[in-house]
Amino acid sequence: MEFKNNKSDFNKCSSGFCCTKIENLCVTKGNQEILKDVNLHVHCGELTALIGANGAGKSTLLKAILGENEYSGSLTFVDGNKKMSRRPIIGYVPQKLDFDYSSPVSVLDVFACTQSNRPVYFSPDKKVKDVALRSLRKVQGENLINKRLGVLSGGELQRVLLSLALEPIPDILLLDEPVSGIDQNGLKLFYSIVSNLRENYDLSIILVSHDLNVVYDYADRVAFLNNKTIECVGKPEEVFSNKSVIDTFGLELNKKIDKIGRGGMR
Ligand SMILES: Nc1ncnc2c1ncn2[C@@H]1O[C@H](COP(=O)(O)OP(=O)(O)OP(=O)(O)O)[C@@H](O)[C@H]1O
Repeated sequence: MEFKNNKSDFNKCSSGFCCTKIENLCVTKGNQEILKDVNLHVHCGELTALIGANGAGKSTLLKAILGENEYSGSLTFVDGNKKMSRRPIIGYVPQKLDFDYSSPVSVLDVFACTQSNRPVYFSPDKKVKDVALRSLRKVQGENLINKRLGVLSGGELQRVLLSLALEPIPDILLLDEPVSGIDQNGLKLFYSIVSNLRENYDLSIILVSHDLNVVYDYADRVAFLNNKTIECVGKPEEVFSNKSVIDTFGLELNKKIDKIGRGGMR
């Protein structure tokens, strides 16, 4: 397990290929310091779950990565193969989308808006439709292309948002509580798709979730945000055994540890 500000791992990317490096990231709002010296490497082909108490700063960190929050420090995508660094291409799936459920806008219309400057009231050209179908196929959602957004189930809508986040394939995919309030089948389908995408496209993924079962089942690594910074990073079973993590999540985590067996599992 890596501990706070441990930089021993900093020049080492997964398999030597690529990763997104967050280094000494700080966010201040007004005169309130919200994040301080956040250091985290998100490796390609890995899902890193970001956990922390309410108000710990998880959304603030995602918004900083998205460029919506001003920050100091650096955010770099390092391609070990090409021996180059640049700003990462970011895909983002929010917790929910606020829109008018009676709107006539279809899934294809949303793709048309994001893929072309042509007004949506003209039929989208074939190229846009091909991109939409290709992207929806990745989330088992080809059948949704002509549906109105307002008639989609919660799980279908989140898969559509995931497909939009995959066009183009990002260097880093941010998932902010992407399936909260969605039934177990929808949740399992969503995360099995995410797991496959991670492998097939060698994606770096950051998942914010309060659901420790999801974190345990799907995360390769867990980063615990506490006291404005990343306090520890490691495999789920390592982080779940950390005293500070147990103090934060208490009973919920103890139940989880009892279920999976104390002292190392998987
Ligand atoms: N615009 C803002 N101005 C001042 N303080 C803010 C602002 N936005 C967020 N904060 C504060 O920053 C802290 C972190 O908030 P944030 O929403 O990032 O936490 P979180 O870990 O995502 O919480 P939750 O799990 O409840 O969603 C909170 O104390 C919040 O009140």
